[in-house]
Amino acid sequence: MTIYNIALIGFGGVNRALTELIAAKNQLWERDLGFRLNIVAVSDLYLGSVISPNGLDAKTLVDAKFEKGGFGQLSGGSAEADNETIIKTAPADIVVEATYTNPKDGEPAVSHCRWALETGKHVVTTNKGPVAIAAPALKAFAKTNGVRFEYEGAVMSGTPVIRMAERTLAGAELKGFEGILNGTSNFVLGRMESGLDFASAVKEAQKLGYAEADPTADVEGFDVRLKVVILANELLGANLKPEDISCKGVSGLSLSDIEEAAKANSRWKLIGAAVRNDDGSVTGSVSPKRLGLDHPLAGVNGATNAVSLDTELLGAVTITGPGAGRIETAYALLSDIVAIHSAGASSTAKEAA
Ligand SMILES: NC(=O)C1=CN([C@@H]2O[C@H](COP(=O)(O)OP(=O)(O)OC[C@H]3O[C@@H](n4cnc5c(N)ncnc54)[C@H](O)[C@@H]3O)[C@@H](O)[C@H]2O)C=CC1
Ligand SMILES: N[C@@H](CC=O)C(=O)O
Repeated sequence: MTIYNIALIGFGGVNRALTELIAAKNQLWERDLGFRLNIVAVSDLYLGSVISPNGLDAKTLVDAKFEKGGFGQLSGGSAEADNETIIKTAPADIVVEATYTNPKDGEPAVSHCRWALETGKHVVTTNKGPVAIAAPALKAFAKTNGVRFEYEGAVMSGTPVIRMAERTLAGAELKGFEGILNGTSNFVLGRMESGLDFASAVKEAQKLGYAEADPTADVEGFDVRLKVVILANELLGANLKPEDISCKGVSGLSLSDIEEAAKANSRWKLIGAAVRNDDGSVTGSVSPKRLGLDHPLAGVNGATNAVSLDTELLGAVTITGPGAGRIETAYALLSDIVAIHSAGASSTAKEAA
């Protein structure tokens, strides 16, 4: 049985949910997946940081109601979030990056990932910034250092779109994709269809853990733009940057726009898409579209996402599932660790008797 020591960077909704899963399911994972997870460090801008080489008890971490700087009360803790020291010196096999997504330059998460990879630690992340903005450089660091950079949760939360398209659809010849790639805006549009105003619907999405720290990213389309870049670069071999993608969000849609669409048997959806052009270049876009009720994406509701992959050999293949949510996204991190484990990375982890 393998034990992976992990360091959590960011202790908000997603990494807390992973900690809850560790507390509840480590034994099950040991039996079914062949490994268990041991949290040896945590660093969070608000709570501070802590290193515990023998491991922190996951249930205690979840149950404790830490205040600002609260990790300072723990043995090996500090009220400051010293991410660089934690990432470089904690005895971790895997760094779990779940700080906020910075849609402009991906920092400080890009540096968090780089420090981890440079010091020989695998990285699993749900943070879209480093993946959309610095994936080629981070993959190169990973390769040089013999570790892995995994990010399934960066698009569609725990729903396995990246690995599924890359591995299971290899050879199907992807020509493009279109999808609903933001849980918050889809949830907000649905709540507006029930008559709720825009601001109250956004507040609900925040409470449910779907929204970004700054929900502007969700409703103005910036979050979907990062996801389109990630899918286009990863699956269509493009080399797009966020600024290459035209981007309009849902904040301009009023309750009367929504009602008018309903009267015409249609619904507004925020659609992220990319297509390979005849000259081989790839064009991406993000914008609200009014879809007839018979459109396959029109029935995708709430924080559920869906992406329709247009392939040469199979035609359209649509993947649907949760696009946001704390536990759902923590599952993506687990799936990344399973991928690392399956790739035989257990040589870097402690083998327990
Ligand atoms: N919540 C969701 O449904 C999904 C979230 N994601 C991404 O996962 C990441 C985490 O999401 P949540 O946990 O929901 O966000 P959150 O806002 O609940 O938590 C982020 C945590 O990171 C901490 N933080 C911010 N800057 C930091 C820094 N420089 N150093 C250390 N800690 C820092 C904050 O104090 C906060 O506790 C984000 O990048 C988000 O875009 C991806 C897919 C779905
Ligand atoms: N805020 C995002 C979270 C997942 O990426 C969303 O609502 O989809």
